[in-house]
Amino acid sequence: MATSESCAVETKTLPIQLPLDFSSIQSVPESHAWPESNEDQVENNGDGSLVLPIIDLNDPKAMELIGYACENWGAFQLKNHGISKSVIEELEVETKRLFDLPKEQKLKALRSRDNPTGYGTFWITPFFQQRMWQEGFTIIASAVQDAKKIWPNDYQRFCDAMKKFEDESRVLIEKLIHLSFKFLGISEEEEKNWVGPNNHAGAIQLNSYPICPKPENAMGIAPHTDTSIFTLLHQSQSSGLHIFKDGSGWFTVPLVPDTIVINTGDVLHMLSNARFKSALHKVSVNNVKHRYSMVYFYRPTMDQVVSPLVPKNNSDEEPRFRALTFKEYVGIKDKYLDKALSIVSIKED
Ligand SMILES: C=C1C[C@]23C[C@@]1(O)CC[C@H]2[C@@]12CCC[C@@](C)(C(=O)O1)[C@H]2[C@@H]3C(=O)O
Ligand SMILES: O=C(O)CCC(=O)C(=O)O
Ligand SMILES: [Fe+2]
Repeated sequence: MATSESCAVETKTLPIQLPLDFSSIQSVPESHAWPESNEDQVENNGDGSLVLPIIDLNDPKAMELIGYACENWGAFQLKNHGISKSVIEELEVETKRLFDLPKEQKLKALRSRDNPTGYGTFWITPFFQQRMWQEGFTIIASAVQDAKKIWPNDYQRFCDAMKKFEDESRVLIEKLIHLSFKFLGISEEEEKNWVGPNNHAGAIQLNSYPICPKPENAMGIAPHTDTSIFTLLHQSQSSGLHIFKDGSGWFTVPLVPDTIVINTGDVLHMLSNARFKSALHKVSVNNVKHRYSMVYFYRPTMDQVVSPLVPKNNSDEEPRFRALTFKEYVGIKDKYLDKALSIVSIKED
């Protein structure tokens, strides 16, 4: 996260913070002002010479295209991904229904330090001095408990929409794991340890980025990498996601109909022995259209041991990360955020 806008502090010392009441806000308060946030927001893809890959999952070369995108970008947009239009539509309706509620109703499901699910600001918020122009809702395992707090008599349709999104996302991500592991030369025997009901934990993150009166001074979400194996993302109503490409800079991910965005996370970076990037990404906001995003994280279970899988097939290559449980890695990320990957890397003499 070595960008000028990054201002991560080392430990999470601040108390839990509430999202702003965006319904009444007329200007960007001091607490949410990022003076230099958009200075390096160069549209590198402006001349069309280099763009984030758009891959068709039905392409006979899908495996190579996905492998190439993961190596060079840590992200791509995917067509013919198999997530039904009706599932995306319901997901959008329910996400908007949630965020359109009055603040007091959303606060009934407020997250806490001990309970990471429900309504609130991003988990990474305390690492930054400035606040982000966002409100979110996190679902782990089931939405029922939190949705019931918000809609005691009308939570089922929200939960059904989330469940369908999770089910279809999981199927897609397991296909992507299959293709990317094959690309890396990881055996099907090994692949079995990373897919299936007992070998993963899913999480959904719904994000709302309200219209901002001075977007050039605000930040939707600060640059970060996800902790996942793969992350699947649908951006709704407006673009705003930017991916950092080493040596080139920030690229805007355009809204392309019928595609979803896939990015690789820290765990796949470690499993691939750093062959695949863990995509650094951020979100900008705008003064025209309220933006939403719906995100599914495919992660290992807490007791799974994460270590590079590639050297097992290639004795010339040294492992670049030490083996550790996912729980230990989450603990390190929780404390050191963007430094977590370098903390678990094996330093060369
Ligand atoms: C399952 C999870 C991944 C996540 C932390 C969390 O427990 C719930 C929210 C996720 C999210 C979404 C926004 C970016 C991110 C870094 C954050 O602050 O919260 C991710 C976390 C992650 O990938 O580690
Ligand atoms: O809203 C987006 O496009 C990205 C959100 C994100 O990075 C996340 O939830 O991890
Ligand atoms: Fe993210």
